[in-house]
Amino acid sequence: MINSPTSTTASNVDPQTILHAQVRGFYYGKSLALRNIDLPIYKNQITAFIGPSGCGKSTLLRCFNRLNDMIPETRLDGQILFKSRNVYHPQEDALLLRRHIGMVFQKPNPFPKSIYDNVAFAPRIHGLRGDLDELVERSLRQAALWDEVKDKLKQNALKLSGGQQQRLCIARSLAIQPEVILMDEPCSALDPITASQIEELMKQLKEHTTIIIVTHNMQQAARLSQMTAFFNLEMQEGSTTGELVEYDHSPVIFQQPKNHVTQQYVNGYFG
Ligand SMILES: Nc1ncnc2c1ncn2[C@@H]1O[C@H](COP(=O)(O)OP(=O)(O)OP(=O)(O)O)[C@@H](O)[C@H]1O
Repeated sequence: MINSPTSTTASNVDPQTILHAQVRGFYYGKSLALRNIDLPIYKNQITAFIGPSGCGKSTLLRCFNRLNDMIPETRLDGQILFKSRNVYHPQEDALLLRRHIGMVFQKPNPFPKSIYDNVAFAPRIHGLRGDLDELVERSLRQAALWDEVKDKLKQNALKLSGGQQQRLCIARSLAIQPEVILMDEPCSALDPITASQIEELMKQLKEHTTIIIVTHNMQQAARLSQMTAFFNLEMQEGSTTGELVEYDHSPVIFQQPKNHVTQQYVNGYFG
């Protein structure tokens, strides 16, 4: 465990820790984007990451399934444990890891293929056996999209509305039955009605999936999540670095945070 004065690990939880970020530093080139993070993520809960722009929420999110590997000259000093295994160990397979830890982005990014082929894409790549039709239907049902698309599965996914595309992307990530889904502002490009559909969906998914969501919407974080991590920017040798300020049950963070900066942020008095 990293002994960090700025990290506050939640107490009074019956934790089944599925992921654990133990990050001394995360670098883009020479620039230190994150430091001193000690953050366990609990199974079958929704954990929200909140904090001002640039404090490293998305960076940390991308550490969990090593998506930062795609960005040149990035470096993690520390470890990310997934079910007690360090996913950054040189012998760990990042592609296999992403089968267990999926990702949904802010902007829906369906492939320019049919609805069916979007959902079937990852199972085919991973050589999953079984009835593909049944898997596609189940994934689309779980993503609350089946009824709207069941008669046009061969239609190009790019013809769907933004909200439908986002649910398709969720169905696509569900098709390989990930244990964790990372969501980077999944509702911010959607209208309020569609956003609330996605929120409902997340509540259902939590029954069998662990979700981490980055959001700038405090009401959404408070409504949805069981745990919330608040990050902030600290000045460090003339540049800013993201740090974990407070991590606790969401009602504590939103109603009685221990740190006055958290209080200012969640109440909108933050400049
Ligand atoms: N691909 C990249 N290359 C270099 N620096 C990056 C890259 N992505 C992010 N950064 C830097 O890392 C820091 C953290 O960025 P990050 O996007 O993780 O923050 P964030 O809290 O998610 O911000 P936002 O809420 O605006 O999305 C910022 O200083 C940012 O400029």
